[in-house]
Amino acid sequence: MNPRVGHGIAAVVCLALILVPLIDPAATYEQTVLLLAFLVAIQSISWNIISGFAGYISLGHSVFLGIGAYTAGILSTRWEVNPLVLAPLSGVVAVVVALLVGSVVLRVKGPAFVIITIALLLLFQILAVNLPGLTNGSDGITLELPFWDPEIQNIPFYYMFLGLMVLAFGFSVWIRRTKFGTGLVAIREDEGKAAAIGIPATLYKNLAYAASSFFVGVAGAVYAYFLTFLNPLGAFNILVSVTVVLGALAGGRGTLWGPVIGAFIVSFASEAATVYGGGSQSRLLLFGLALVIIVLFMPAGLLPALQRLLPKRPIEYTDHVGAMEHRPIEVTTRPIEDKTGPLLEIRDVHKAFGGLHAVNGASLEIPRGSITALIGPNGSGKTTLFNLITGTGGAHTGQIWFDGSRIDGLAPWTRAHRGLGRTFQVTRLFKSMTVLENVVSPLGSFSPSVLASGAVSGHEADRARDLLSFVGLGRFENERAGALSYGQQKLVELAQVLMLEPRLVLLDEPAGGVNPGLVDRMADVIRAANRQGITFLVVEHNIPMVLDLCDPVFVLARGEVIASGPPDVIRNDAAVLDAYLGEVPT
Ligand SMILES: Nc1ncnc2c1ncn2[C@@H]1O[C@H](COP(=O)(O)OP(=O)(O)OP(=O)(O)O)[C@@H](O)[C@H]1O
Repeated sequence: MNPRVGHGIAAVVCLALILVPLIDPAATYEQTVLLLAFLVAIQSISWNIISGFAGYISLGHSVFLGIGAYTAGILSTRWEVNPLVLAPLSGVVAVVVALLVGSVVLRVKGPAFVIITIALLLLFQILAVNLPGLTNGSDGITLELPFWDPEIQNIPFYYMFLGLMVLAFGFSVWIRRTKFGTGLVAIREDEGKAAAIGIPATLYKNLAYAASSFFVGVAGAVYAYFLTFLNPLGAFNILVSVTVVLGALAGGRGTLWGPVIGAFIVSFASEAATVYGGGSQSRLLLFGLALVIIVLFMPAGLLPALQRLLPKRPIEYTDHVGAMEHRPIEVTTRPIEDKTGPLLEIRDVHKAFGGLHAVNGASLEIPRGSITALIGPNGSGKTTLFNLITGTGGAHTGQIWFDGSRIDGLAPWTRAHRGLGRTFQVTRLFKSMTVLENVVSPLGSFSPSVLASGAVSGHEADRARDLLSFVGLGRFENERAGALSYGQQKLVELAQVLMLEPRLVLLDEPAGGVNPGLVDRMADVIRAANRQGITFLVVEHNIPMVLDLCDPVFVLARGEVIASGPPDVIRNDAAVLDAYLGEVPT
């Protein structure tokens, strides 16, 4: 849909929602149904930041509603202040709890994270029951009545929840448009890859969890005042969490509008089930059925399902790549280094998987400014060594030095910030992003200001376009990366890694599965980037290409370097021939 049409519809709906209480101020029931839908929407929108954008599904997210509610409840009775005054503080307390808890629970993902978030909700419920000195235990806390005329009881709450919903939505839209938002989507799609292109995944996830808690905490304070009574079972209620998740899933997890639309659908359906379906127990049945239907028939949610029905611009499926542009394109802005000595040193590195020694005492040095090859039979440990160099391969022994500093032990994104880039054997582009978004997503360095900067804007977008032209794919910038051919994706991944301003690029089988025309293009691109000062380490099975492109060549067999030297020497090395023929070198 045209974004302008979408914004127009949103403005009309918003205006209608503002007018509802003015048209019939006495319609208390309708106002209550709507304000509770706003409350679910605030939570679904917030949940979407950690679970939709970043892909970490929190099934106990209403814990922050309870934390916000209890913060306001406890402090308003002690300090004798209105709970509304404490609402921002409730949001801050939710953020602090999210940061503390997140630093532990975000170390796991998938089902383990889901279970921990449910446990968290139950943990806070138990705490609320068992800390009677603070929370008044199971008896709960009674708050003061609203200070305004009981005649208009719901109307101020209605506008407060509506306002909070609009603010939470604006916040989520803003996040999605920043580099932080793109980084979260990258983490959702492929966390390992995101880390390898310099996105500090741990920080991003923690910030996303904190960001997803703020408005829920604020809403909790307002909700406590609305209810004027709090108890552990009500405040930390798993059913509220399920409603929130169901809303976002139904509407479209990861989209901007999906959680809002879904929250309204689920809230109204829940109310209808309660009124017409024989009481609140029928809600459980309805939620269970809805969850099954969504998972089976609309896993991406309503909005993405509707979007798929809209007519689409045909995608040009072709393996053709444009000519590399003749205008000089600056692949790197780093000056050519005049230092001497190896850029990368691997010293006696060992990595075992159980009893299998995938890398078995490998040592090698990559000269600055070279295009070095690392070849070897299948299973000889080349990719494993790449993983160890870039920090995604887990624990190992031995040392890895980059530009005179030891880097083993550093996080993958820190290594990327130092100038270490890599591509993968099977391309790992973020397939739901456009080609241009993919190329701008790497972070060559990190500072807090990066978080708020626009995802695809300014100088960076220009540079990304230049790099796409450099690999001959400029005209595909607005296509979804997943729609390109495999060989084209390999070239996009190369443009993406060049965006890091790397000093050393590790290429894992750049010619694997690529047609011969593209192989030549790949070699041209590597040579051109190398002339501008970028060092390459290439793993490749296309031996003619390697021997033509690289010098020196290292040969790995059974995790050890069995030969190294210029291509002509390697070509005639008996041990290398033996290794490739499958015999044990003597
Ligand atoms: N995560 C893992 N768990 C267990 N074994 C692994 C793992 N990763 C790699 N291996 C094993 O380690 C050995 C080296 O694998 P690696 O992928 O590094 O080889 P390679 O030289 O890159 O092979 P290819 O040329 O086929 O890509 C293989 O025997 C492989 O099965």
